[in-house]
Amino acid sequence: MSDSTPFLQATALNKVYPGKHQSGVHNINLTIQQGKITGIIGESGSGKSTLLRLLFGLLSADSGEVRFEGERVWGPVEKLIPGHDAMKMVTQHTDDLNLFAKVWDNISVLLPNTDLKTKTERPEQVLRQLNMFHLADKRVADLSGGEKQRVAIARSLVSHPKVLLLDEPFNQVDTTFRDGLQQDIRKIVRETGLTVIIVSHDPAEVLSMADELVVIKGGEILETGTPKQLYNQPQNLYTARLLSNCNVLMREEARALRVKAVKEEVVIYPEWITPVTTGKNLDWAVKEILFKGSHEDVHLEYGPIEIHLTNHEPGLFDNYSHIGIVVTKYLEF
Ligand SMILES: Nc1ncnc2c1ncn2[C@@H]1O[C@H](COP(=O)(O)OP(=O)(O)OP(=O)(O)O)[C@@H](O)[C@H]1O
Repeated sequence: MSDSTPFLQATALNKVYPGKHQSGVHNINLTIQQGKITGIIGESGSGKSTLLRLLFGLLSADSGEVRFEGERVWGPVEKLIPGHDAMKMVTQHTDDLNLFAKVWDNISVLLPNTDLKTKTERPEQVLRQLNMFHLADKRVADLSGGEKQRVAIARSLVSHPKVLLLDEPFNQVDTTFRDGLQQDIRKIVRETGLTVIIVSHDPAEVLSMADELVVIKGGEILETGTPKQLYNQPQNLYTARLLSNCNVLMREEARALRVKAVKEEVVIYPEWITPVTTGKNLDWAVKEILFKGSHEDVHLEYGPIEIHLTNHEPGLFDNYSHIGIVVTKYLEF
């Protein structure tokens, strides 16, 4: 592979499932950067898993191609055993774990008996990387869902893959556990140069984890960028909606918030609206306050217009009171 060869690249990739017109993916052109975490996001049915499976060689494309380090990745139509040797995939299902064996054995079983040094050292290394060496002697059946998911990831990493593909891997895992696992994966990426591709429809997951995001809609790539770029300056309403539980108003409605937009639709993230409790123009009725610990999600009403904002000073005002608002930023589409 020369220096200019793309690491993992999809070119003009098409896949339509038999009998389904709009399904699958269409004309995907994508380059995955080595040593980075790429997040693929999109609404349900947008083609995220299909793309991941095509990149891995679990599916054969109708046309177009995937190349890994310059070599063609073949799908099941061309290759007897689907999947690529240098890649590993983890999904939310941890079915291939042996529940009645110890964590250690679930991992070491994947290493050849011909190299006993590696067989004894590598499982420990991987378990330590994932902060679970203390669980080595436990039976998998006795672990929590999140811990089982860690074992699945440890198994996928034991053979030093170059690419780790994660398909909604944290769905079954609670938030605290998820944050820890995300941090550990980021650390492994930094330390080992592993390339990770993660599919998700959870914005919190991809925004904090990915270096690069790919937004998919209806089987096509809509836009790409860093999480910060796509969050702050999305080129499409679809992207804004995916990444934020945002307020979407028509231009005329936005005037009630003193926003003078030119384009038809206006997007205002809840944190771009500041509540005001003194002065004139306390026009907005507080309909509901949802306490979120560090902040409140406040639902407001002004005539037929409903919005919600993030209040970082819980207790500043009560339900059914009237407040004013200041919009600090908005997007137009
Ligand atoms: N094996 C299959 N046979 C027929 N149609 C399929 C198959 N797998 C996926 N599809 C269809 O292809 C489209 C894309 O599906 P895909 O699973 O890739 O989307 P996704 O974005 O991963 O969705 P989700 O977030 O719900 O998992 C959908 O319309 C889906 O119904």
